[in-house]
Amino acid sequence: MQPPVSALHTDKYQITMMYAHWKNGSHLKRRAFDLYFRSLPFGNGYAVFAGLERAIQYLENLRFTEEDIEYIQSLDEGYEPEFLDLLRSFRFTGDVWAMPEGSIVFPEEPLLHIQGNIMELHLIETALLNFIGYQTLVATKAARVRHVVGDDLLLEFGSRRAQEKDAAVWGARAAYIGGFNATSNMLAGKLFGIPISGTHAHAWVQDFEHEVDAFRAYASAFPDQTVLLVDTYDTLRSGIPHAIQVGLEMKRQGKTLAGIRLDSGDLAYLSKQARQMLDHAGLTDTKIVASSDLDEHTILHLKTQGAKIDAWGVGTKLITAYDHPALGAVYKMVARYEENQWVPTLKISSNPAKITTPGLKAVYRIIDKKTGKARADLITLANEKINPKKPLLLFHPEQTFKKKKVKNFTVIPLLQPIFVGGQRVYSLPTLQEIKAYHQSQLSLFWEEYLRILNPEEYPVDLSQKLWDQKQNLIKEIYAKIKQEMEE
Ligand SMILES: Nc1ncnc2c1ncn2[C@@H]1O[C@H](COP(=O)(O)OP(=O)(O)OP(=O)(O)O)[C@@H](O)[C@H]1O
Ligand SMILES: O=P(O)(O)OC[C@H]1O[C@H](OP(=O)(O)OP(=O)(O)O)[C@H](O)[C@@H]1O
Ligand SMILES: O=C(O)c1cccnc1
Repeated sequence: MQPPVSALHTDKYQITMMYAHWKNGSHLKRRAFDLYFRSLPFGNGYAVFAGLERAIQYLENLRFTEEDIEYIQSLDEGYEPEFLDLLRSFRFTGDVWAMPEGSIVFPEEPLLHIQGNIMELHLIETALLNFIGYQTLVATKAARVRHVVGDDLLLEFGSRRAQEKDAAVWGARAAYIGGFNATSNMLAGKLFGIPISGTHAHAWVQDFEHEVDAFRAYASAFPDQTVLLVDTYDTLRSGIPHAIQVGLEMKRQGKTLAGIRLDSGDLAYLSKQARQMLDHAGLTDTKIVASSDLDEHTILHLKTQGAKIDAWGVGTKLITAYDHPALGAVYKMVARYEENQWVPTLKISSNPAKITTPGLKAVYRIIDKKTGKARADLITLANEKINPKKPLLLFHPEQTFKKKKVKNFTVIPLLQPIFVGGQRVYSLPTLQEIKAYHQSQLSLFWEEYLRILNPEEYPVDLSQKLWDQKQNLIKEIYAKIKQEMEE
């Protein structure tokens, strides 16, 4: 368990809106929000949802401390004492539905749906987007790396380059969900039970007069898990020969040199040479680890060049989501509770892709019974039933002439209840279960959606009823604007 996240981990405007609602007497009005993203990162065909556990911990422990209240008071913005008292007793009281962590998810579908009073719904926006946006990015990047390495060992080495501590620790967890085998971050190991792994640094070698003495000393400290970094001086002429010398000494003592690590130069050429030299010396069980600014693209190239690399250490480009540093997730109001019923609300934008989909919704994955593969995701009204015995007509929500009829299918509801009335009703899966769930979900998708370059676009469609509701609301809003202009 991490220390609780401060209630002040939010944007100022959330607090000012809370206050303004309170002043207006509207702070307890019930509203509903969806959290989703609009486009996929890294040109990938899907994203891996992560960050839910962090979000749950945050919501469960959300409190304003006395120091938080003093700080708000010190701003001298005229917050009345009764409002500060309200903050003193603040607890999250809402209802939350979410996709399970490790889910394969797509743009426009609600990852979280939250109902509660407007005051609490404003407060939590910033933190939820912060946690889920980042962790989903890293889990997705990790899944891309996993996709290109097959069954090779993947080690997360990013802590030193992460955007501060939380990113290192939660990024290590997200990478593990997305397919990494281990992390070098001790704290992530302790907090989440992720296997930890590591070699040694150049400084270890530099600290000795002779490279071979450094290797020997390290091997004697860790005879069962020695991985020697061979590029401090000259990989082929010094590092590998010295590692072999120590590996053979270990062999005579009944031990095995576990591996060598290459951290610079032409990793394809050097790994092929290293493999030959190790094999020639009889060290066939010694593995080759590579690191050095790796990502899915470099790794794929190294593989096509026939690199003899068994394990990959990936740091900077994974933990910083280097080529797509923000998911751009959004949190939008979709309904207001008025006179005992939910009224769908909409945000219009000049960019049609940014018009929100109004109302309370459910998300289903449509699985073809014959192939066992996913055909599409379908967003429906919350209370709409899909009859799997009847053919289902799916259509593209913008290019509506693109249609297909699906028969012989099953539907999987994707959103699970997490909180009811502020109480958690969801038991947190273990990290191993989340990782295994992610793996199992991949097998529901055709390879065309999973490849890392120019994947096919997976259909996320709206049901006819939801589509109609959205169009009608757009028309209504424009009619109202026109009428108001004319008045
Ligand atoms: N055979 C290869 N094909 C494609 N890319 C490679 C190959 N070998 C290494 N790379 C990548 O090329 C880049 C090499 O970077 P660069 O030349 O800056 O550093 P380096 O060789 O690691 O040396 P140093 O770390 O000492 O600067 C790294 O991103 C590495 O992953
Ligand atoms: O390259 P990354 O994917 O970020 O992986 C982590 C890097 O961190 C370490 O290097 P170090 O901090 O010693 O610096 P370096 O980059 O100069 O090797 C390690 O030797 C890797 O090169
Ligand atoms: O254990 C390693 O080899 C390691 C750990 C962090 C960063 N670079 C390398």
